[in-house]
Amino acid sequence: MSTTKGLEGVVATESSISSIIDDQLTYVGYKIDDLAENSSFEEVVYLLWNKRLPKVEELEEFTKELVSNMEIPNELIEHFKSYDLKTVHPMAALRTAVSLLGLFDEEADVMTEDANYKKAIRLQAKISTIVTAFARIRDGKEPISPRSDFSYAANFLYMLTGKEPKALEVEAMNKAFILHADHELNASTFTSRVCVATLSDVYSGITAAIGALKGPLHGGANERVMKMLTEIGEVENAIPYVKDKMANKEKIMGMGHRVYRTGDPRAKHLKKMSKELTELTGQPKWYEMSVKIEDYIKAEKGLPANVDFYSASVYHSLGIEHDLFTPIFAISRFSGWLAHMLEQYANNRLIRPRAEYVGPRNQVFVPIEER
Ligand SMILES: CC(=O)SCCNC(=O)CCNC(=O)[C@H](O)C(C)(C)COP(=O)(O)OP(=O)(O)OC[C@H]1O[C@@H](n2cnc3c(N)ncnc32)[C@H](O)[C@@H]1OP(=O)(O)O
Ligand SMILES: O=C([O-])CC(=O)C(=O)O
Repeated sequence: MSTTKGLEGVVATESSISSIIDDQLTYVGYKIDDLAENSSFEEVVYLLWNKRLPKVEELEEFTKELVSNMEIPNELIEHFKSYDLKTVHPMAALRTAVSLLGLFDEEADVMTEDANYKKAIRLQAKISTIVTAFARIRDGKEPISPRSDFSYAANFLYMLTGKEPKALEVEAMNKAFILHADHELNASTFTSRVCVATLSDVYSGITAAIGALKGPLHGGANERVMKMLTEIGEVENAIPYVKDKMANKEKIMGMGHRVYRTGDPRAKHLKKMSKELTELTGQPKWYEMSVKIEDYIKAEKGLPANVDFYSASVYHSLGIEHDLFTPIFAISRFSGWLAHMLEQYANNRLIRPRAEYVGPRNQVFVPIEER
């Protein structure tokens, strides 16, 4: 048997949801650039789950379905109010809340294609409400109900802040959601597929995936990018800071990628938004120091900025608390996880690889009192 550390380069499944070929990302064959510039998050979710773009009436119907399923059970709100939210990381709270949500879904274990699709709608609808309810309750405020006349992105910002969001803010959020929606067989998506390949339910798959996304080598990097920028403080400190980290063999968050070599095609969109939003908010330094770091790491290590790098200064400019950055990633990636779980159910086989045993052999058991 031969092993590949971290399964690098191993092709573990077939999929027709998203592809990364020659550093280009597509969703169901549509270029990410076209979708980011011209589409809505709702349309992209439809695309990922149905593997085709919707017609006008289909998108209207789908959008209505999403909004009408956004309310969350009161028990979940009471659950958030029952402990000190300031002492927990939002991703941990989210992991538990989504698992709890499954207990209120009578169809959680109904495995028909139709039931799973309906659960996907319910989960995608409610995740944005869960994250915003958590954030508001943590700040001592009451959760806000979604508005049926708002898009998914607008509702997220509205439920978070209680204010009607500006067009530019909605555009940025919509684009960020589209860009994070799916990414082939990344660690959290693989986790979700492994989970439901045992024919477990989608709530289990999503809960497992949230756990995988939380880590700093994956979705957890975006929050840490902002921590790094905050520590750097001013543009002139950026290079000395990064040099120091590199000298200590520490990784620079938001840089590098397992698959991309020349660059992450999502990063340029977030970079553009970061420039616009940081200028608009009178804080161009976050963008400027990010560019310095990106250029330095590219020149020194040949590593590209990934999707987490510029999303940090985008979300910061939208006034979002830093520890909500990864939950925002999760809101978007729910759509990809759900698409992959639906695909897995449709053509399932248990995922069970092998491990090469490298431990001791032929040991003689010694009773405990003689050791
Ligand atoms: C949405 C996402 O999940 S995108 C990824 C988000 N994660 C991050 O931004 C965390 C920072 N980046 C990383 O840790 C890595 O680049 C990963 C985990 C994303 C992918 O890396 P892998 O393919 O596993 O590469 P690995 O970690 O083995 O690194 C290979 C080499 O590049 C270096 N390297 C990789 N990323 C970085 C980085 N961000 N900063 C500095 N050096 C890095 C490693 O130190 C290693 O160098 P060496 O060969 O001299 O020892
Ligand atoms: O694909 C990966 O390994 C990580 C990533 O960029 C993502 O999940 O968006």
